[in-house]
Amino acid sequence: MNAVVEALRRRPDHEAGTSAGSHAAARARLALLGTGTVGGAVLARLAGWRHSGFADGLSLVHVANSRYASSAAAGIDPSSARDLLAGSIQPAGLDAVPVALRGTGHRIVIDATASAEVAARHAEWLEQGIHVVTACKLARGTALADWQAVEDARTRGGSRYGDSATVGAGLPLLRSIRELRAGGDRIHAIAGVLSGSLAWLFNHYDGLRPFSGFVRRARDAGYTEPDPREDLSGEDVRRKLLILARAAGVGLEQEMVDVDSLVPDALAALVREDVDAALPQLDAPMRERYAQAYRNGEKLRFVARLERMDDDGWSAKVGLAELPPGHPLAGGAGTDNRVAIWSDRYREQPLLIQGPGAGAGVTAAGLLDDVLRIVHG
Ligand SMILES: NC(=O)C1=CN([C@@H]2O[C@H](COP(=O)(O)OP(=O)(O)OC[C@H]3O[C@@H](n4cnc5c(N)ncnc54)[C@H](O)[C@@H]3O)[C@@H](O)[C@H]2O)C=CC1
Ligand SMILES: N[C@@H](CC=O)C(=O)O
Repeated sequence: MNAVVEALRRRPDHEAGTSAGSHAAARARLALLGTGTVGGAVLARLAGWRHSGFADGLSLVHVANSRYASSAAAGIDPSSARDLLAGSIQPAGLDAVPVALRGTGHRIVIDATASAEVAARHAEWLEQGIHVVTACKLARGTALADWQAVEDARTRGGSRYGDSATVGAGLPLLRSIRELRAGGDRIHAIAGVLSGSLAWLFNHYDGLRPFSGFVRRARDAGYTEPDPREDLSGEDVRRKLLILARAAGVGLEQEMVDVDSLVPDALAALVREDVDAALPQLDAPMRERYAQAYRNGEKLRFVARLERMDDDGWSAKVGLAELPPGHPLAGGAGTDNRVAIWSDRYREQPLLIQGPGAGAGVTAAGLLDDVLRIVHG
């Protein structure tokens, strides 16, 4: 643990975007894992780049969903990749990924899944010199030992880890924290709305119509996690806060974040197939929370806070807050994330970053920005 904290203190991250690639001229081979909401938008963006020059030097050689895969050394047309998968009989084994990427030049895995099994392979691929670009938070936003394994593997493999899409769906949050640290600042606190789906929910919920209906709309719009309880329980926000904290040099364990879940125990206990029908369990408690805030003239916002304490320890909390309408975190619209960062240079007035924090398009753009940073240095 001490070695981990020491490593966090010692070096501002040098992730995708801050070191030049040595194979910039060679063809970069991409493997895309996940073709759902985010992965589908990655394919659409790649397809849209065909005549723009952005895709020059990139070749999609492997694509997979949870069931099937398709590999082609000569390249896969992104616009027909989903059809190709629909007709594929190649099972989606992860051992096939490095094989499909074999050759000289950059090898890049894009993880657009929510799969723990895929996240558990990140370190192994990085160690082999394969770059990983991910929207999935499970490798860096869970146990500190897993975060450390990714750090060690990319150091040993000389590879890079693109994680812009894991917090703020590509907003320049992690990048700003790393640049502040690289410029000699210490981070003192971070507070913000880190969930796009919960932002959308509390920007739309009116206390009159059932909260469960809004949850279904957020899910259908592609803002929630595949299982919306991940968002409503605060788990997804906990992961984002851990990723931000670790980028800020603070080696928090999961248990050190105090999380106030919105999910009643009975809903939490259900198997995933039964969740949709049980969502109305949220309605009465949320109506009550809303009515109380309304009576006080306040707004409900799901807020994450990380603060350095007087004894140099850290306090980390995630949960629903009642905020006055003029509060800096009460603003924004749609899926906006709104994050304040206090550092040595931003001691009195924090740096504020705001923008859409969920959705297929912005997330896919964040992933492909990281790919281009790796390829072009
Ligand atoms: N939806 C959003 O706005 C954002 C999502 N993310 C993250 O993006 C990831 C994907 O989210 P969605 O696209 O919404 O989920 P989704 O459920 O729509 O898609 C997940 C995809 O992963 C595939 N998959 C699952 N296990 C796999 C395996 N072992 N190998 C290959 N493919 C596998 C599934 O078949 C599916 O195609 C999640 O980790 C989420 O946290 C991050 C930022 C924003
Ligand atoms: N479910 C997440 C999507 C992005 O990570 C959210 O609501 O923010």
